[in-house]
This record gives sequence, C-alpha cells and structure tokens, in this order.
Amino acid sequence: MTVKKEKLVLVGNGMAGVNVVEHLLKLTPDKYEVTIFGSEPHPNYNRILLSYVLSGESKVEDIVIHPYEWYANNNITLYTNQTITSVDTLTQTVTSDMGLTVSYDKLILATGSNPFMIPMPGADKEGVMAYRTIRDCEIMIESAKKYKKAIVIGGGLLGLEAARGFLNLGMKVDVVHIVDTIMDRQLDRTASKMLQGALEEQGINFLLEKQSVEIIGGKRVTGLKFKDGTVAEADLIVMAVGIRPNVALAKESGIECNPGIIVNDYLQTSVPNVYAVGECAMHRGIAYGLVAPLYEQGAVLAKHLAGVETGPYEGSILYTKLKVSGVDVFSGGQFVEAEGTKAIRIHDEFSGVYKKVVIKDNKIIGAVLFGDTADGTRLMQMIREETDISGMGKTAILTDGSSGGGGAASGVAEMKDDAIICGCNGVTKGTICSAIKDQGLTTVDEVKNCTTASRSCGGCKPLVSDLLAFTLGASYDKNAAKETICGCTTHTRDEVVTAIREKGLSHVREVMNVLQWKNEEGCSKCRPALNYYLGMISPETYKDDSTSRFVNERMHANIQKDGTYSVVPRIYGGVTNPTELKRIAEVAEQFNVPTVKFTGGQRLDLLGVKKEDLTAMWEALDMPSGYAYGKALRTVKTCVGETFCRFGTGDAMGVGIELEKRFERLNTPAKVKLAVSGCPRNCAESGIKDLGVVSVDGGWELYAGGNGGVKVRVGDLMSTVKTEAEIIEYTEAYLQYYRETGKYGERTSEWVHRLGIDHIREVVENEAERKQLCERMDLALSVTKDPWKQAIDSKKIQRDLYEVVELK
Ligand SMILES: Cc1cc2nc3c(=O)[nH]c(=O)nc-3n(C[C@H](O)[C@H](O)[C@H](O)COP(=O)(O)OP(=O)(O)OC[C@H]3O[C@@H](n4cnc5c(N)ncnc54)[C@H](O)[C@@H]3O)c2cc1C
Ligand SMILES: NC(=O)c1ccc[n+]([C@@H]2O[C@H](COP(=O)([O-])OP(=O)(O)OC[C@H]3O[C@@H](n4cnc5c(N)ncnc54)[C@H](O)[C@@H]3O)[C@@H](O)[C@H]2O)c1
Ligand code: SF4
Ligand code: FES
Repeated sequence: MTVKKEKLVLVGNGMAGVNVVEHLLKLTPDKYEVTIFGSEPHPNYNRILLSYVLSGESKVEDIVIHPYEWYANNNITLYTNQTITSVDTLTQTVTSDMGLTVSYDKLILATGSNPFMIPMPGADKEGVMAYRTIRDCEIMIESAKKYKKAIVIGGGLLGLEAARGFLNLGMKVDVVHIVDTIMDRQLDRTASKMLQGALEEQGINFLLEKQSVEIIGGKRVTGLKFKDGTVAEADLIVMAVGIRPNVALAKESGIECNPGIIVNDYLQTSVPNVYAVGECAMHRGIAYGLVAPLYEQGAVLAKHLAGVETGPYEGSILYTKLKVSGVDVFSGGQFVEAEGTKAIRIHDEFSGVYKKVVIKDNKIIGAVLFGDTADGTRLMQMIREETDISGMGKTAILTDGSSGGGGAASGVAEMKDDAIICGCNGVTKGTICSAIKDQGLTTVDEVKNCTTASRSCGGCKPLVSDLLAFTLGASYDKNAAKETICGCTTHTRDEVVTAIREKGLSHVREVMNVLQWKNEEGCSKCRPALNYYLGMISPETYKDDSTSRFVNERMHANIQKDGTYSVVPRIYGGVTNPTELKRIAEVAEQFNVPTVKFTGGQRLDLLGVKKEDLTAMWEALDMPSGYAYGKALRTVKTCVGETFCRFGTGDAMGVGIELEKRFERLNTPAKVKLAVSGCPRNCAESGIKDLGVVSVDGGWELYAGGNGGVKVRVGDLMSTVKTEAEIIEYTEAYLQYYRETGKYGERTSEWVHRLGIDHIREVVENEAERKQLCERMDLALSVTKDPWKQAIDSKKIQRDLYEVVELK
C-alpha cells in the first residue's frame, strides 16, 4: 500500500525557504509532495554572491545553488516568475497572480524582505533603484556602460559592496551616509574610520552626516539634494538603507505580523499549518537579515516538519564580514562596550590591523576585527559557547596572525558536532568531519566542493583548514590548503615551477607524468600554464607546444563571435606614416575587410577576416604581429610628448617606440600594456597600465600594476629614474620579475597587490638583482620570432591551421 504524500507548498524560492526543503529531502525524502513558487525568473541562487557578480569576480551562472534539474530530480514542482497573491487559510490553498490555485497540508512562507526605499520627492525617477536581485545587478552592470557617476545611499554592508562594484565597473561613486561612521551597525568608531580610509584609497568618495531630501533631474535622475542645501551629481542612485520584512501576503491572509510574520520557536505562525522562515519572519522580536540565522531557523523547521525530534530555535548571535576585496572586516556579537564590560584591543597602525574583543563576566560577548580577520569564526564559537576565558592569556584569545591554523589553536577540537562552521552555507563541524573521513578529503577546496562549506564569503576557510588538521592529524599537510594550478594536480604554481627547474623537465606531458597529474590529458587551465612556465624557464631550448595554447594564440588572431578573425598589425607607440596607412587600406580593400577600427591601444584592427585569408593578408601587410590575441606585450600607448606638446618634458613617443620594439613578442603570464606620457598631465593614461611611464621634472616616474579593465586599479609608484636608458633597464627587470614569479593568467595588478609594491621596488632597485633579471630577459628576447613570418614561410603551419577543408 502506498502512503499518500502530504502537500508542502513553499512561497519564496530564495535562500531560506529552499534550504528547508534541502534539509527535508535528506531527513524524509518521501513524506512530502513539494511545490515551490518564486516571483523571480530564476532557480534558487545565492543572493550573497551578487556582490561578486557586480564586482566582476563571478558570473550569474556561477551563483546558482540549485539548477532546474535539481528540482526535477527531486520531484519538486517549481513555478518561477509566479507570485502568490493570496492564501486561504480555511481551505488551505494558495493562489498565484496567474490564477493558479494549489492546496497545501503545510505551507511555508519564505518571502524574504523588500529593500527600504526612502520616500523622498523624485524617488520614482529613472535611475533610482534598490540592490537585491539578479535583475538589479544586471541593470547596474548595464548602466555602468552608459553612465559615469553613481551614488549609493547607505554606508552599510550592502551599500559598501555596491559601491565597490561600481568602481570595478568603471564608475565614480559617492557613498552617502547619515551619521559620521560607516557600517555603524557593525563597527566601532576606530574600525569604521580605518575602513573608510581603506575604501577611500580604493576610490570611493564618502559624503557623511548627509540627509538626503530630494532626488533631482528630469525623467532620469541627475543629482541628489541634501538637507544642508548641497547637491551631489548622479546618473544612478542605489538605495541601500536597510530592508523590511516582506509581509504583504501574510498580512492580507490574516496571519499575525508585527512588523515581520510572528513565529514561535518552531517557526509556526499564528495560523495552523502555516510556517514562516527567513527574513520575513519575526522571532522573539527580531527579523534577521543574514543567512546564518536563517539557516539555523531552517534546520529546526525542517526537523519539525519531518517529525524528527528537535530543540527549539532560540535566536542567533549575529556576525558579518564585508565582502570587498582588499579589506578584511569582521564584526560579531555585542561589539559596543557598555556598563560591566571590558575590552582587549590590539591596534597596529603600521600594518593597519585593529582587533577588539568585548568581555563580560569572563566571557567574550562581541568582537570587531579589521585588517586581519582570521580569528573571526573562532571568536564567534567562543561567543556562542560562552567559553570561560579566565585562564586564558591575551594572545590565546587574539592571535597575532602567525599562530593561527593549528587544530588546537582555534579550538575546533572542543567544538560540538552541531557547531556551525560555515555560517553562509549552514555547514556543521560534524558534516565536515564526516565528509573528510568518508570521502578522503585532504584540501579546503575538496571540502568546499563536497559540503559547500567556504563556498560563499570564504570567512570560514581557516576553520575548515583547522578541521582538516584535527581530523587527519599528522597526515594533514596544511599546505594542502594551498591553491593548486587546477583540479588535475595537487601542486601549486610554485611547486610546479620548482620541479621543472630541479628535475630539468622539458615538455608539458613530461611535467604531467612526473608530477603525477590526476588527469593525464590535463585541462584548459593547466596545459597553457605549463607551456608558459616551461618557456619562461628555458627560453633557448623549449619548443613551444602550440596544442597547449588557447585557440587565439594558436591562430595568432582573435576569433570573433561570428567565427571570423581580427588582424592587428603592430604600430609601434601608436605612431605610423602614410606608407604604412596606405598599405593597411589597400589590404583591407583587397580582402574585403568589413570593418577597420582604431583600438584603445592606438592601432588599427581589421575585423571580420576569413580564416583562409589570414596568411595572405599578413604577407600583404608585411608588418609585425601586434599580438592582440596573446598573453604578451600588447601595446605601448604614447602621447606626443615634448616633440610637439608645449607641456612636454620628455620624449614620450621615442621612449614608447623603444619599449615596444624591445619587448614585442615577449611571453608574459597575462597580457601586458604599457604607456608613456610626456608630462604629469598623463594623456597616455600611464596610471592604469601594467607599467606606466611619466616624465616629471628631472626624470621619469614608473607606475606599476595599473589596470583599466574589469578590476580598475591605479598603478603604484615603483621608482623614479633619470635617464631613458634607466627606463628600459627598470622595465626589463620589472617585467622579468613578473614573468618569473607571476601565476599564469595573473595580471600585474593582481601580482603587485599580492607581492606588495615595496617588495617589487626592493628587487628592481637592487642593482645586482636588476642586472641579473635583465640578463635573463635578454636571453628570453633573443629567441623570439614573429609568428606571422613563421606561418608565411611554413606550408605545414598554413595547412594545419588556416586551410578550410571541404567536407564531402
Ligand atoms: C547583494 C547582497 C549581498 C548579501 N551578502 C550577504 C552576506 O555576505 N552574508 C549574509 O549572511 N547575508 C548577505 N545578504 C543577505 C542574504 O542574502 C539574505 O539574508 C537572504 O538571501 C534572505 O533569504 P530569504 O530566503 O529570507 O529571502 P530572499 O532570498 O529574498 O528570498 C525570498 C524570495 O521569495 C520571493 N517572493 C516574495 N514574495 C513572494 C510571493 N508572494 N510569491 C512567490 N515568491 C515570492 C522573492 O522574489 C525572493 O526570490 C546579502 C544580500 C544582498 C542583497
Ligand atoms: N556582507 C554581508 O554580510 C552583507 C552584504 C550585503 C547585504 N547584507 C544584508 O542585506 C541587508 C541590507 O543591507 P543594508 O546595508 O541595506 O542594511 P543595514 O541596515 O545593515 O545598513 C543600512 C545603513 O544605511 C544607513 N542609513 C539609514 N538611513 C539612511 C539615510 N537616509 N541616508 C544614509 N544612510 C542611511 C544606516 O545607518 C545603516 O548603516 C542587511 O540585512 C545586511 O545585513 C549583508
Ligand atoms: S601628457 Fe603632457 S606632454 Fe603628453 S600630450 Fe599630455 S600634456 Fe602633452
Ligand atoms: S562562513 Fe561564509 S562561506 Fe563559510
């Protein structure tokens, strides 16, 4: 006899609701027939990670938690893009805006929150928005292509993450905040001011103690007016001033709300068989706005619905971590000192680290960390477990950053199995330890893939590492928490490079064999990387493995979205002449090139070229390849400099041409762009190039690690030199050091950030080291050949790469 399943309806396809269903499927897969309604046109996704989508670090498809197949595989009926507009609690049915009515035995309301929109005049203008959904994120990304200046109202977590995103999208951004300390709900004054300083350095402008009173403009916003009469310009305004539980549906259905949907310790509402979970729920007077508490609620609700014994949900202690790269901020528990509390503080102004722990009755009740947040999760555990710290020294409570990591140091051994290690994903110590033992996991990455712990904000990584140490004992290699080249190997970039050098390895397959690659064919991540490292280490003897290169590099042309190619001849320093221009024009005509375009790097791009025309075009052009497709030197942008400009103090064109001629064809870990400006007016944009040269009074300044692309970064001043010969020498040393220590695919902006400009300056300015680097660079440059010339001279290359084979 088959038992009839109960009908469970979930309203809200967000993080909290679907998490309950996930638990239920594990606890009692056959008890319920599940139907889910979601207003958004997407399967369940990780809202937290929207900040990474906005900042360009992730794509929308990367943040989906459960794809459509998950619903199908678990027999869940999903209605996306459909909003439930009424609940009839007597007949136990819900009805959607599309007129669909579904009955339930149990109903979960997980409708989340609505962003609070300040009701001021002009708030309905085009360009005024909230930041909550994938759609919002897409609008912000699209707007950044058209508009230049954004204002974010609200200097809380959401506002700051949005502001950082705008910077990455190339917009200028003001953050308007009502009081004089940002993140005032999470940080004390000291940490707040340190954070403000760090974010100002990144480029965010703060307008503090400002009360917004009116949004001005025509149909679309043009500015924001404040109570003090001042106005700030804006093409886009994002309101991030907090959220309100979304209770419209519950209220209209007669379910008690104040202001969130009132629930008891088992998440039951005032109406039988109706539950509420997540940001819409109000538990003991609190509506939470972070995922950790929502998952804690979900775990209790799932057990309750499964009929499994469970304790009550008694509330959560909050902790947060700002997800802005380059700043580490953590806040947890009751971080403001009050009567009866004492605090331990460490404030190292040199390294920009601030740590404060608030203590009451020998127990830690709150913490604020800035600059080094490794202690965060451990301190949270001590807060939750009310650890008695009377016997502990100050350094046992707050590490100095060098001692962290050992299983014992972080106290993971003492934690209970149900202690939550990863708040974002609600993963407990027990789950992680079982997975490590049962699945034979040895790295943090493997734990992430298997359990989802550390998948979101990453704040729990140190603790996951400690759990590996605790579970695997002496066999745990802490370095296994290292960043491997890819999933085919357990080796890091540095280990592979060392092995190539020490073992004298000479081709890609040999490296994979000797270092016991798990996947003997390698993958698109490791093969190009190995090919680069081998060439960098032995430039004279290594035979480039073109099969390990990406298609653009193999073809020496960028493939376009319609399958045609682009041809970009080199124009040194962006300086050309009538003969060259005529030739380019003639070739474009001869080969019917549909589009000829000036690039941002001051050269000409012939677009829409057929594969079979490539070799003949290069031959006709008779110009060197511009390497527009390669991880190599791309362009050297120059201004006219002292030759023509009345402000110029240096020969920008001359220096630029010399640099480009010297380093053309040089393979580098990622693409490299240079620029030379003839005076600090910087018309060649030297501040946002991998190396930017600027003529100043009495010499030249060299700026390192700039980037004007996805992650905009202003270059750091590396050195000031006197002569043009020194520019070449310093650039040689800098680029060679990048070649030798950069990870394949890592731009100089990331590399300079990782190694630190002080370190790079020390290396480059040390005469002995500089000379050695230059020698190795000269060797690398001595063997480069123009790929187009090689193709023109080789019938085999032409046949293998460029001939179109007619299929019969
Ligand atoms: C950009 C951003 C970054 C964040 N970062 C963090 C972070 O780092 N750490 C953290 O802990 N938290 C973070 N949060 C907060 C976290 O995302 C939320 O706390 C969490 O998503 C709330 O989950 P929920 O399921 O309660 O609500 P939601 O995720 O909002 O889900 C509710 C869903 O229900 C749908 N819905 C509403 N009414 C109906 C209806 N009547 N019918 C059908 N569907 C309906 C909504 O469209 C929505 O999809 C962040 C939030 C944002 C916006
Ligand atoms: N990293 C994270 O954990 C993270 C990231 C993003 C969002 N979130 C969550 O999403 C939710 C929304 O975030 P939020 O930052 O909007 O909410 P919030 O309530 O945390 O912060 C809003 C901020 O806006 C300020 N403010 C209020 N009115 C203002 C006004 N008129 N003008 C200027 N400033 C004003 C407040 O002082 C406060 O600091 C929160 O629950 C938050 O915890 C968390
Ligand atoms: S950077 Fe200076 S020298 Fe060069 S074009 Fe601009 S103003 Fe003239
Ligand atoms: S705590 Fe955020 S990913 Fe684990």
